[in-house]
Amino acid sequence: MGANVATVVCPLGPRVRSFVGRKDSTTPAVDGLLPDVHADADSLIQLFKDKTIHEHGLTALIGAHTTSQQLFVDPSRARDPQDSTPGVWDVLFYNQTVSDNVPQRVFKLPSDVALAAHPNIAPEWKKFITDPEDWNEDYAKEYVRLSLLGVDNINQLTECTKVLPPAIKTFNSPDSAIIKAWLKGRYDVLGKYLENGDLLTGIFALLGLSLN
Ligand code: HEM
Ligand SMILES: [Ca+2]
Repeated sequence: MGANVATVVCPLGPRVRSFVGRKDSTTPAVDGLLPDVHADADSLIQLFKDKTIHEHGLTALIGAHTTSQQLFVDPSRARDPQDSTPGVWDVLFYNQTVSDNVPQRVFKLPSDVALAAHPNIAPEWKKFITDPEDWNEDYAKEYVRLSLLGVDNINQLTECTKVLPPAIKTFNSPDSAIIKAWLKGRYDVLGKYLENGDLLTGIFALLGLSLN
């Protein structure tokens, strides 16, 4: 539910059908189960297929990296984003992952690059670049599947989609000039504020910085 609220309050993010009542475990998951960022596309595809998520669904889900800012793949570039707009749920991630011309700070995950080039993924990937509505719809459908994997008490869940906040369907960033400068590699300190969703124009002034 928390993830679905976060998705819909992200500008341009979809409303995802949300079910509550899953029995959570008090035992933490064992380490090492997350997909490997250096794995080849075939093994990543198989990993998701084994969990009923096929190429089309994986292509849609991986678009969540439109909002991510890596920390651990290259710690020397902590908080570098996977597209130029980590605060916005747009299709720029699909475009920039396959583009040779991206701002310095955009950090392409090797797994995303590998998946985008896979013959069973590439056509879908290209379609999402030009069709944000199609992507949002496919993402929302596939996320329901992802979110219910391994849930034993599936028939005891309650649908709570209607309590989600409304979707934000248009967005103009008041911070775009500052973000543009940050993407060129300047103002390292701003990465963490961007990650927090802070208004950078205000932070910028508070830190005594100026655009020049
Ligand atoms: C092939 C499968 C995937 C791989 C290899 C992968 C890899 C990664 C990596 C390496 C990071 C950055 C971690 C760090 O250094 O901080 C990341 C972040 C993230 N990924 Fe994925 N990912 C995959 C699939 C997904 C899927 C299916 C979703 C959601 C539907 C997703 C959502 C996210 C989000 C939201 C973040 C940001 C997390 C944060 O900032 O705390 N990823 N992913
Ligand atoms: Ca984005």
